[in-house]
Amino acid sequence: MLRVEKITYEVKGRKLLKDVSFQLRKGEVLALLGANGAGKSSLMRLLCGDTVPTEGQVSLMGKPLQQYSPIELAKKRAMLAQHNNMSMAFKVREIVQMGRYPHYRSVPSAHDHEIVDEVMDVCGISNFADRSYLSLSGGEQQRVQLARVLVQIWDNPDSLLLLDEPVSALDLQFQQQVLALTKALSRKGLMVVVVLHDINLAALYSDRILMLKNGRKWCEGTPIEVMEKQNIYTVFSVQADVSIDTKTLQPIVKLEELFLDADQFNTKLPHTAHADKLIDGCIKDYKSDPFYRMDEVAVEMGLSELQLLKMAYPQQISVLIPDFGTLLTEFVKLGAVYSIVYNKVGYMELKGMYSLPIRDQNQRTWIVQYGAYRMILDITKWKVGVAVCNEWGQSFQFFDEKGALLHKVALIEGSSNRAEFEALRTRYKSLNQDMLQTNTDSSSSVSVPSLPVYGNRSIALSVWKGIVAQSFAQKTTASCSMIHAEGVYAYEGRIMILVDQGERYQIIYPDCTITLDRLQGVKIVLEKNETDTDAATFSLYAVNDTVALQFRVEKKLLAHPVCADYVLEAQAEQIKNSI
Ligand SMILES: Nc1ncnc2c1ncn2[C@@H]1O[C@H](COP(=O)(O)OP(=O)(O)OP(=O)(O)O)[C@@H](O)[C@H]1O
Repeated sequence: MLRVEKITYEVKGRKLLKDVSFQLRKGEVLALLGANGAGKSSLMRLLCGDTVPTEGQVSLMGKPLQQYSPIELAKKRAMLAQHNNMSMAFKVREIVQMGRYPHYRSVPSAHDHEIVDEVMDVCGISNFADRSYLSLSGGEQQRVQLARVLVQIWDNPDSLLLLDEPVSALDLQFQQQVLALTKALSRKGLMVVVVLHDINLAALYSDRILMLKNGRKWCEGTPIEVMEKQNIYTVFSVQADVSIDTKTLQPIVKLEELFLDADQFNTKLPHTAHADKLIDGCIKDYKSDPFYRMDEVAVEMGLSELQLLKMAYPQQISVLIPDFGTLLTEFVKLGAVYSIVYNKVGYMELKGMYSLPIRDQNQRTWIVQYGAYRMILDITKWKVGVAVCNEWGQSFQFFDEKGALLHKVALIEGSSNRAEFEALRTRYKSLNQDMLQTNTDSSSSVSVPSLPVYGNRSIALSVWKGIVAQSFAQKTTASCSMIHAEGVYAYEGRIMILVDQGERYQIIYPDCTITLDRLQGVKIVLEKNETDTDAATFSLYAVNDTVALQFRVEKKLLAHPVCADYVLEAQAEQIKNSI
């Protein structure tokens, strides 16, 4: 065991490390994370015994490092330093062999040669064993240095392996290879401490993570315990989103893009209007990236979605006369079309034909039925309607008084009646094309009182995904309702395909695709439905506590052992949260 007790390390009156304690057991990998200058390399040198703490103690296998003789220590611990400068033209094999020096007096044994060969092979450097080290690329040199360190403790299962940024120069394949190798060695008994800057690699390959901030231990625990937005912000001063990979159940950190305006720090380059550049950039991204959401770009730019559409496609949109009730009855002529609704967690695309709409009993909403799905539309909320013909195709789009998109009807190449679209576009084109002045505050939403949620959103999300997956696997009927400011889109059927890309989750029915690409921060509630004894409802709440999607499954599905486990887990979370 490695035991670090209250170590402080001071250089020229400055404390580089302050009161750091932790332990490492045999078979464990500990990743050391922290900003530049946090003290990681200083700590590694203390763990290695190269430097001695000003206060506190480091002991290995119950014995303080200072009590080991240099040769004894060299057989028990090996360290790959962050920088390994070498100016002499040694051959690769000679350098690797240096790692065995503590094990022989003048001539290496057959056993030493065997280890050198084996490690060079594992590190992928056998091919250039006889080349000069100085002729190697940065990544190749780093692997040679790693091999030198590994041969030192290769045959000692009680040893400590210290790696300070071992993958900083490696390509993706070798980053994986080297970290997988160290993890595999730890499973044979070695203790490994590894300094990494890639937090996602740390999550994948370490058992525990210790984060340092300004020479102090900020936090320590399993990846899932410590990799939280708050810790990452405190330690690295960056905004990041943390989600849980549903396959590995390990956290994944996604950084938010940092935008810098060159006008703010470089006066030597000619000045360009920052706002114009930003808008141009956003519009370009929006036009080229199918996953870019118009509402998000609009918020970024302080515009409404309608204003953004007008700026992006000034020539390609025409404002419609606001007789939307009549226009809705005409959509039946368009043939098969996509009907698309967006909300805060994703969007739903239904493929079908609009029926002639009927009014509900209280005359407030229109119900449009087609096959298995039903749209309940409150078209009194449609304030501005436009016809759009751009590179994405042809569509009718309807916006609320704040310029937020409520409803979109898009033509399907080859299936929709394009001539009828053109006819409607011309017939309903307004004489006044200046109706696009809308309020930019597009925060319209359906608010509901806050409900109990699971303590851990990531667990709730994986429970919910598990149940959706079971519904798919068991081929049971599941209904999905997308709730939006405009009304409700409901679809019922059997899931045909599930696409789980973590952040982006798609439930694909025969005529309907629900894409959830804004799952960050959603709350998930399992609701008891007193009136419906056959079904259970899972509600997804967007971050602003508005219900965004409801997923109903047959109760018999929940009795399936896998789902029952999920539900128990979910309820346990809920109880934990309410205590
Ligand atoms: N011998 C020294 N004398 C004075 N200051 C030192 C000495 N060694 C390190 N420092 C300072 O101590 C701090 C911690 O350095 P250290 O190399 O441990 O950081 P680190 O966390 O490994 O950083 P990086 O991620 O940049 O490698 C830094 O501010 C560094 O400048």
